[in-house]
Amino acid sequence: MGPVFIALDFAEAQTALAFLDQFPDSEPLAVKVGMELYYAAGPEIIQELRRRHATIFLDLKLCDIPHTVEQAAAQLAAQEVSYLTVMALGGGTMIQQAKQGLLRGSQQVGVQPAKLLAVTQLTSTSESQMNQDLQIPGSLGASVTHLAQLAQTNGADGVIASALEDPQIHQATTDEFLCINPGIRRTDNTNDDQKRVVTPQKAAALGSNGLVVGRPITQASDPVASYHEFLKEWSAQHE
Ligand SMILES: O=c1ccn([C@@H]2O[C@H](COP(=O)(O)O)[C@@H](O)[C@H]2O)c(=O)[nH]1
Repeated sequence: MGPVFIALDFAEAQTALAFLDQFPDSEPLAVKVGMELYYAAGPEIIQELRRRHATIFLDLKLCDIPHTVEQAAAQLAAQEVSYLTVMALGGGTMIQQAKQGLLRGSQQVGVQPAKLLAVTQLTSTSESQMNQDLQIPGSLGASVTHLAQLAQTNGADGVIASALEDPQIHQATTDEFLCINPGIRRTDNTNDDQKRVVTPQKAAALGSNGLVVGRPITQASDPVASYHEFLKEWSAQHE
């Protein structure tokens, strides 16, 4: 069964760590650090999360010219995270160089390289937005599948997509290629700005390799209980 990453979308390290303090030390946590927390707290937050033995997903969605992304990935490799994201829309060469940077940087400091995940179409994007705003014609599913194949061909270990697209991604890629899914909501949660939303149980049935959940846990009145509800629904399908 894959991880349920808690998206630590907080404005300060102190708030993120106080949030984590609510969980028992014995609970193995997988956490996602995104732009908000990383830009506020810097690499020190990663060190602190490693000290707490969390599995760390650094979601910086790198997207720039291939050389810049390669150099950035080489720098980030030293932080010894388990997963790192790039935007698939940056193109095949950029993904390939991100992977090279990760491998080079990891080798230089003697750590295990992070798995490289390519974000396909953001889960906050609908098909009509993709067609109109991004001027990408056709179905959203076809675009996601194309980007997943592009990502795999160029060395990514998996993609970020809505779980709705997992069956077609798995069909178009090899068995070990990962589908990690944000846009996860239980039936009583609000969707917020997410458009392609799936419950934990349905995500598992669709072949998800891991979930990302933020606000339904971080903004819940009882975050620990909310996290356990997500875990329960996610694991029920795996039994
Ligand atoms: O397509 C994507 C890519 C990344 N995300 C990130 O996941 C979390 C989801 O948070 P919620 O509060 O559960 O909506 C957030 O950090 C996003 O940056 C995504 O939602 N969709």
